[in-house]
Amino acid sequence: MIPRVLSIAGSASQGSAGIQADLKTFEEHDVYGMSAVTALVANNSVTDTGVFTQPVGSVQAQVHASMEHVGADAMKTGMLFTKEIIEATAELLKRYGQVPYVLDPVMIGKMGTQLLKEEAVESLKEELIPLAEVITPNLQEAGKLLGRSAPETSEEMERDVKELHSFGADYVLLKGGGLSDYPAVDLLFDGTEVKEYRSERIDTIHTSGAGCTYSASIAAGLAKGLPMDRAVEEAKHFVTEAIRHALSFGEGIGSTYHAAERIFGRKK
Ligand SMILES: Nc1ncnc2c1ncn2[C@@H]1O[C@H](COP(=O)(O)OP(=O)(O)O)[C@@H](O)[C@H]1O
Ligand SMILES: Cc1ncc(COP(=O)(O)OP(=O)(O)O)c(N)n1
Repeated sequence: MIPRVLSIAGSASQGSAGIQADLKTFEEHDVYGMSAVTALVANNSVTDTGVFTQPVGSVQAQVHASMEHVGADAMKTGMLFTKEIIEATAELLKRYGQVPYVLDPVMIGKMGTQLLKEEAVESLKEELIPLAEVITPNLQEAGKLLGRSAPETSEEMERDVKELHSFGADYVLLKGGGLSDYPAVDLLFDGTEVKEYRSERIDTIHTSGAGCTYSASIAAGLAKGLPMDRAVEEAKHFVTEAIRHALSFGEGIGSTYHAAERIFGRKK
């Protein structure tokens, strides 16, 4: 049977991030994608013009509909926005989530829009992170979760990836995309060993959706039965090509190109 992945996340109307990035990425990995939309974000390459939250009952109904009729081999969460949606998601994961769960702790988009309410950060830490196979914070999100400023060096990244592991996820993948003076290096920690995933830094501002694309690719790999280190390795190639061939729509931050690896292949 084709592997199935459910994403519980926000819709990003521009098509680069959120549910749109997830479903495009799932399709590129030959897995069957399903969605439960938590909020609708009206956005373009310059600004987000509105955030419209779904009621908790809507999120629950969407998840029940997919899980009771299709089922899933992996799950992923992205923008959850409110404490109430986080609490409901934790219940849904306990009921249906006996499969790898990838938690992208989406907090603030590259346009500066709040995608997780301030008062919901503690619920994310206490109720969802312990259920996750892997969490995929960027630098700012790592700082926020740890209650201090974002890591600014590779040494601080290594310190933070280890501390984040104590929150209860099996793996922490700390993304170093924000360290612009370094190559694009991400650190995966399993509680014992820190593994590094490295690519060259591509000279572009068009990275909208990179984080969502990366975590969706990891979820697809896990749904196919890959072990974590291989799922991350494959996803790192996938997101690197998506950034290399990013689409500079509009006048601001353009979109990662989810089909890039299929169309252009991997740069040797
Ligand atoms: N300019 C870049 N060149 C190559 N890889 C990048 C670049 N910017 C980010 N990445 C990579 O893209 C992935 C997503 O990271 P990041 O942009 O930090 O996440 P987010 O979108 O959540 O802020 C990571 O693998 C990161 O290393
Ligand atoms: C609806 C929605 N969800 C998540 C994000 C964040 O996406 P991410 O890939 O982490 O980064 P940017 O898209 O902000 O570059 C989002 N923007 N919208």
